[in-house]
Amino acid sequence: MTDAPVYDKVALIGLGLIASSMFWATRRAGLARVVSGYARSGETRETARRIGLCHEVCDTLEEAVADADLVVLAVPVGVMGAVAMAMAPYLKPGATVTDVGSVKRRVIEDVTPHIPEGVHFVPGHPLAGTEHSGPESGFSALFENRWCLLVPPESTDPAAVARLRRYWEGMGALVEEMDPDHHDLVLAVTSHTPHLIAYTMVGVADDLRRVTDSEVIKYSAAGFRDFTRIAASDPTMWRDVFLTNKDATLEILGRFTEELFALQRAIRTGDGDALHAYFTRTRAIRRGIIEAGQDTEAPDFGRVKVER
Ligand SMILES: NC(=O)c1ccc[n+]([C@@H]2O[C@H](COP(=O)([O-])OP(=O)(O)OC[C@H]3O[C@@H](n4cnc5c(N)ncnc54)[C@H](O)[C@@H]3O)[C@@H](O)[C@H]2O)c1
Ligand SMILES: O=C(O)C(=O)C[C@]1(C(=O)O)C=C[C@@H](O)C=C1
Repeated sequence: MTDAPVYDKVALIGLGLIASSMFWATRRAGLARVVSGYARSGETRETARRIGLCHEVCDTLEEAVADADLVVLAVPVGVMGAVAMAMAPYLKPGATVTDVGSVKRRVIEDVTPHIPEGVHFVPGHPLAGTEHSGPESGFSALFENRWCLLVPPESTDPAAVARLRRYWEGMGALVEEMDPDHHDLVLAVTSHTPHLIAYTMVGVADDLRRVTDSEVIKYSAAGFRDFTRIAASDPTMWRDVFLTNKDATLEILGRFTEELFALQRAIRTGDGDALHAYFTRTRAIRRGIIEAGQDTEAPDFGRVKVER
């Protein structure tokens, strides 16, 4: 428990992985007196009630956001604008609206026009997730030691940003502010393109499976299994990510394809030196990350000799 709640009432809109994790983390740390929740589908609301997700599960957006000091949009990026428009008339003056979408420029463009005068909009993005989705997939430790990027426009009230920062820190996250375009480019490199590569690789293996029976899956090594985990991520969420972060993803994909062609050529021409030099460079990058202590998830294998 923290000393005092950061917000009196928090409203979570869209009760999936991120919102449900936020509820459990908020409750664990006592960051809000009451958390309301709204989901579009009756089935999701029913599940939420059954598992005790949120202090109150509301059947309408109006009820959920009424009197809320913080409203969190935790729906797929493609519907953020429509949801913001629908809830706008019911927002409390002085409230803060935030979102957790994986793409920032487009969310800002879609949501900002619907934010009433006197309500603060502080877009955000926790860099934490799993391949699971829905109200039963959340857990309170999801954000611990993970970055949460806030991308407030310059004119945003600093007090609203500072309060949201305290909220995320209360859930265990490390918070940093970033420009939205920079955010979208960085995430295209670190998250969006890697997901596309995983989807593609699993698709290729699936095609092959028809040829080799079930061998591809049966003998899959750890690296490929990680690909299948990532490729199991929610199709709606990821469709929206690629449609709304189009330019940055295409830019990174273009560079990726160029490098892939260079490696393909090295393999075809038997250029072992080129392959070795490339892999030496990438290994040094990984080791640099570990030595700088920047990989919060990695075990100490890189730095410490493991006892057998
Ligand atoms: N999954 C991750 O790894 C991850 C990580 C960080 C941020 N995000 C972002 O968080 C947001 C939510 O992702 P999630 O993983 O919690 O998804 P999820 O699929 O688990 O949950 C999304 C919820 O939104 C609901 N929803 C969809 N359309 C709606 C609408 N029009 N009105 C109301 N509710 C609607 C769905 O029914 C579902 O309950 C997305 O914008 C995503 O980009 C996801
Ligand atoms: O760990 C995973 O499964 C994730 O894909 C999480 C992940 C990521 O790419 O790191 C996915 C999307 C987000 O917007 C943030 C985090």
